[in-house]
This record gives sequence, structure tokens and C-alpha cells, in this order.
Amino acid sequence: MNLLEKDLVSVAKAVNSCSMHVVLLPWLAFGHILPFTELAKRIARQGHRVTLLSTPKNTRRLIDIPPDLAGLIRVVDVALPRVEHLPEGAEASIDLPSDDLRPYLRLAYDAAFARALSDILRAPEPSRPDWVLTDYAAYWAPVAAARHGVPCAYLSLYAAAVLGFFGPPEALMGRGRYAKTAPEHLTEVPDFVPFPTAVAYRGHEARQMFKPAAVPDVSGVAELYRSGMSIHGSQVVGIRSSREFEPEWLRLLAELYQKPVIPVGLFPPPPAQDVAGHEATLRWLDGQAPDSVVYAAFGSEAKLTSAQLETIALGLEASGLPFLWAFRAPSDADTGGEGTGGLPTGFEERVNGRGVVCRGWVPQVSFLAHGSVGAFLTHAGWNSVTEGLANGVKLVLLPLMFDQGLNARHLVEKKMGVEVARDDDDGSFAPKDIAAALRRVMVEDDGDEFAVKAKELARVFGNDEANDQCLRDFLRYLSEHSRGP
Ligand SMILES: O=c1ccn([C@@H]2O[C@H](COP(=O)(O)OP(=O)(O)O[C@H]3O[C@H](CO)[C@@H](O)[C@H](O)[C@H]3O)[C@@H](O)[C@H]2O)c(=O)[nH]1
Repeated sequence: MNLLEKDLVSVAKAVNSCSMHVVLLPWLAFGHILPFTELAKRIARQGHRVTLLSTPKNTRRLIDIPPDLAGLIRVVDVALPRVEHLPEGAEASIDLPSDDLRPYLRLAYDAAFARALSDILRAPEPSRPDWVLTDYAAYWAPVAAARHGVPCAYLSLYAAAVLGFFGPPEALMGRGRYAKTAPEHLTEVPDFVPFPTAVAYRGHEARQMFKPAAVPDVSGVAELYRSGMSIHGSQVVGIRSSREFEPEWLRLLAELYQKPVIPVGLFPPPPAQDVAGHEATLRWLDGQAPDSVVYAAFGSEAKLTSAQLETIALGLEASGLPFLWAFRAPSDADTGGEGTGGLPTGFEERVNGRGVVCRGWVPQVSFLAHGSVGAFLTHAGWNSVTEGLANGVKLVLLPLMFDQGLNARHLVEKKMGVEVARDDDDGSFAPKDIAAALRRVMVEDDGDEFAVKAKELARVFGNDEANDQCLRDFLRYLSEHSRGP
């Protein structure tokens, strides 16, 4: 018995024998590891054992298991192999200087994590898992699990509307009449959607998604194909969503997939316990009027250019509103581009007192939960949206990549946010567009329409009991369909 197996056995003995053992397999991106970790804690609080796989560096910087759950959650650190062209020390997409390098990270992930999962699946009773819960990237997980008689569930960190738009799993794998093989397939609502909706990509977003890759996909398996394979091979699909938010899309997904589709709740994380280094910012927020501040942040994956960041800076300035900006350096800063560092000359002096620019990682949820923050200028990454909704702030949407355009259309359709106006051809936006969208929700909010809606949404999406009930329903399904003894 190796060390890992011994550990798993001791964890297993420590807990109730009726509980399940669930293996969680997040992709190597902050926006995936963070929600999977939150889910691990919530599953453990329901009395189940969890094995969460990540890499040593990601565990150190992101995964914080409270002592009361340490006996139920086992974090397994999987070292990535050396892969040519993968920068030294890169263990998540945030570490890659360019998106073109993602295939190298996928290649390393596939090699190391498929082997680690096999080791875990081979563990003797009582450590053998009852379920594998996989993210989109581990397309090999359902087959590996089935080989050991263990069922696999797909956990979608995307909303049901996003998956629904892409159609059945075969379409994600590039097969059948709904396969999206050209930009124009992304700009129209597909005819299998039986209700009116505006959920579709814009032309500039679709063209960006079909931009030829600068390097071939050395991992051999594209991102959409991975999702399709993972969904196809899974017995059940859990969605980070709720029935209140998108019942119509959840129903459609169950039809498209011909398998159970269960919302697992939005599971918004609580504010950080440790805000060391951010005390001054929190004090500044304490001094602002309730609901008056715009919090601006664009997640961990999108790499904005210095020109885009300058436009955002000028937009925040032109809005005349107090703001707090989680600023990440521009993608062209160290590549010999015309980069200015992303901030216009004299910007910080001009907005001094009214605006705060935070560099580096910030405790986003603690900021969103602060009573002074009234709006969130966001790229519409699904974590950020759920955190904003749960904390009752108004959403101003500036989508940049992936699911974000669809999220933005969906939220606007449900009157849960306002999208920044863009040039339809190239997707560019001007400072006045940012300022106008911010002022629309913060200053020109007739009858407090957006404010009232935001608080109402917080009662639904921030309701821990409702979120946990969704998770319990999902876990009950897993428990009733667990592998036999
Ligand atoms: O300084 C920071 C920056 C981010 N975060 C957190 O990091 C997460 C970021 O997630 P998200 O807002 O979803 O953005 P991305 O990291 O860009 O997320 C990726 O993953 C999401 C879930 O699959 C997708 O919806 C996005 O489109 C994709 O870019 C959130 O929990 C934030 O609270 C911090 O705590 N501090």
C-alpha cells in the first residue's frame, strides 16, 4: 500500500460509513480550482469524504481547508511533468504569458492527472471512490472511472444557458447538424431552443473564437470536444445554477443530454477570513457611502491589452463615481508592445481619493460583500457573476472571452445587468460607453429598478440554505446511484 492509499484509508475510517467518497477533478485555472474547493467544503459539510486533485503550487496558493473539515477533505498534489514550451513553474492558466500556451498545460495535465486518478480508482476498500465529479478538461475521466466500476458526474461551472446554446454533447464534439464549425453558427439562437431568447454570441466574439491558433493543439483534444466527451460519458450533469435563475434552460439541457441535469446551487464563497495587506482598502471602503462604489475586476484568465485597460481607466474616471479596481497588468506590457502599463498618464493622481487601484490578487468576495460597493464592472466570468448576485450588487457587463458573452446576454435578458455598448464589428468600446453603463445603474436608475432587483437577487442567490438544498438534492441522486458494494 503506498502513502496515498494509507492516508485515504485512515480518512475513510474516521468517518461515517454511510457517507460517500467523491473525487473532484478541477481544471488548472483559478476560476475552476476556487469553485471546486468551495464545493468540496460544502460536500464535506454534508458528511461526505472528498478527494480534491490539484498541483502543489495551486494547493499552496488557493486551497485552504478549515481544520474542522481536514478529516473529510484530502487534497492530493499531482506534480506536472516537464513539457517543452510550458513555462517553468506554470501550474494554472494564470501563469501562462499567452493563451496560445494553453495546449501545453493541457498536455501536462492529461499525462499527470489521468495517472493520479487511476491510482485513486485502484485504491482498495474503503477508500475506493463512489463517484468521480469532473470538470470539462478531464475528458478521459468517465472512461477511466467506468473501467473501475465507478460512476462519473460532470460538474458544469458554466450556466445551463451556455451549455444549452451549444446543444447536445455530439455538437460539442463537432458532430451532427448542430456542430458549431463556423462563426455564423455562434451568432444565431439554434432552432432546438424552444423559447425566445437573446442568448447568442456577437459577431466579434464569434470571430475571435474561430481565430486560428498560433500553435497547434499539442494536447490533441480541443476544449469544446473535452466538454462534449465528459458530458457524454457521465451518468448525471450537475450545473452551478439554480431553478429560480434558469428553469427553461435546465429543462432543455435534460432533453438535449437525455440524462439527469441537476442544479447544484450557486455556492458563492464566503468573504475571505484573511484580508492581510488589504486593510487600507477596506478602511477606504468603510469611509464611502452605502452602495456608492463601483468595484471593477476582470477575473483571472482574460488578458487585457494596455489600450483596453486605458479605456477602462478613462471610463471609470469619466463616470465621476467612486471606484475600486482590481488591476492586472496588461498582456502586452512585457512583450515589446506599445504598452503604457495600462493606466493613462496622471490617472492615479487625478482620481486620488475617489478611486483606488489595487494591484495583485485581492479578496474579491470581501470587497463585493462590503456595504459600500453598489455595482460591479465585470467580465461576466461565472464565478464573478455568482459572487456579485449573491452580494446584491448591480452588474455592469464587459464580456471578454469563453462563456462570458452568453452570460452577459442572458443576464441582460433577465434584467439582471446592463452590458457596455460595443462596436459590433471589432468589439471595441470607448470610455464614454463604460461611463454611460455605470451611470445608468448608479445614477439614472429610475425608481431604483436595478437597486431593488439586485437586493431581491441577493435574497435568492445568497441564500445559503437554498443553495445547500440544491446540493443535497444532487448528492441524494449520487447516493442513490452509487456504485454497489
Ligand atoms: O484578484 C482576484 C481575482 C479573482 N478572484 C477570484 O477568482 C475568481 C475568478 O473567476 P471568474 O470571475 O469566473 O473569472 P475567470 O477566472 O476568468 O474564470 C474562468 O472560469 C469561469 C468558470 O468556468 C468562466 O465563467 C470564465 O469565463 C473563465 O474565464 C472569482 O472567484 C474571484 O472572486 C479573486 O479572489 N481575486
